[in-house]
Amino acid sequence: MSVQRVETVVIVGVGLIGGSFALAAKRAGRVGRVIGVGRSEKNLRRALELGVIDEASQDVAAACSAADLVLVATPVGQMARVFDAIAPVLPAHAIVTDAGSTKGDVVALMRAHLPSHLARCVPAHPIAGSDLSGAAAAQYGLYENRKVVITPLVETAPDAAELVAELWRACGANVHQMGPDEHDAVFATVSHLPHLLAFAYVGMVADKPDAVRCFDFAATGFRDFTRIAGSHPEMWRDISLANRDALLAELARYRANLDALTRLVEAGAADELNDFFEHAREARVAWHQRFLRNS
Ligand SMILES: NC(=O)c1ccc[n+]([C@@H]2O[C@H](COP(=O)([O-])OP(=O)(O)OC[C@H]3O[C@@H](n4cnc5c(N)ncnc54)[C@H](O)[C@@H]3O)[C@@H](O)[C@H]2O)c1
Ligand SMILES: O=C(O)C(=O)C[C@]1(C(=O)O)C=C[C@@H](O)C=C1
Repeated sequence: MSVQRVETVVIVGVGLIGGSFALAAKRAGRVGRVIGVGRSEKNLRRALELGVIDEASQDVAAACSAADLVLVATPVGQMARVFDAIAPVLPAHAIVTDAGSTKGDVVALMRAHLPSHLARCVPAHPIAGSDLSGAAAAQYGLYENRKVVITPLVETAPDAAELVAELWRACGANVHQMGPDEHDAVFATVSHLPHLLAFAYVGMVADKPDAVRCFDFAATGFRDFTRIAGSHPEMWRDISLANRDALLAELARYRANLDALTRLVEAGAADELNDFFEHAREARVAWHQRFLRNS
């Protein structure tokens, strides 16, 4: 099924995620003009220079009053105030979607702040990104062969969900549907927990008295384990708060596994240590093969 062109798209938060969507959707010929809304004038100027957006605005309500589709791609902690600001001005037909990394909170915020617009609300999450941020990090191919998870509300009109899905497909992505709770549990395990671990580990190294010496000798293993500790602190603060319960459960599970590993090292249990590493290695190798096949 081919999708119609969306004439006016407003991207609220023109960073890595919103900017990459704008670039890919424009290249696919699926959108007319893109208005970028942001809180940083410098970032909006850069987005204009790079052709990520066609127009810039710092007035979210004014920009959205003429929107056919609004993509909110700010940190999730900003979404309440964005939904609140646009609620009185949204055209009745305008679709509101988002790119937030958590979905239970976004669904609740849509219900609280856009109660008369729920048929046009399509919560979504592209499973692609990086540790870079801002409009300058936006790239055309970010969503090629990546997944996007949509968590429609019961009120979401099928045509609105399908239009958002089609736009993401036009950006190269494969679209999946989940409930918000399942989404948040899965991503607590495979995205949110590893980010917290990377932040905790690098912070621990940085606080050691011999940190400079340690960093001097850190190499590719350190680099591969810690890349994501370079990610945007505000984004990860907001995700940690929004997905608190699922994340606390995963932290507890991880701590128990770390305790088990500690006991094996303390006991000098060579065979058990080997089994422990072999179990994880097999799972990682199998996952990586699947990931490469699908990329
Ligand atoms: N980075 C990733 O890997 C990734 C992947 C998938 C989803 N996400 C989600 O996408 C969203 C955006 O992440 P990103 O990586 O593009 O971040 P980013 O920092 O690159 O971009 C966010 C932009 O939003 C702007 N902004 C913040 N508050 C605003 C407000 N109130 N009004 C207007 N603009 C505002 C910021 O100035 C910034 O330009 C987040 O919700 C994040 O959880 C991120
Ligand atoms: O590649 C990265 O740096 C990412 O952190 C991307 C990543 C992930 O954990 O895989 C981060 C947050 C998201 O919401 C989706 C994708």
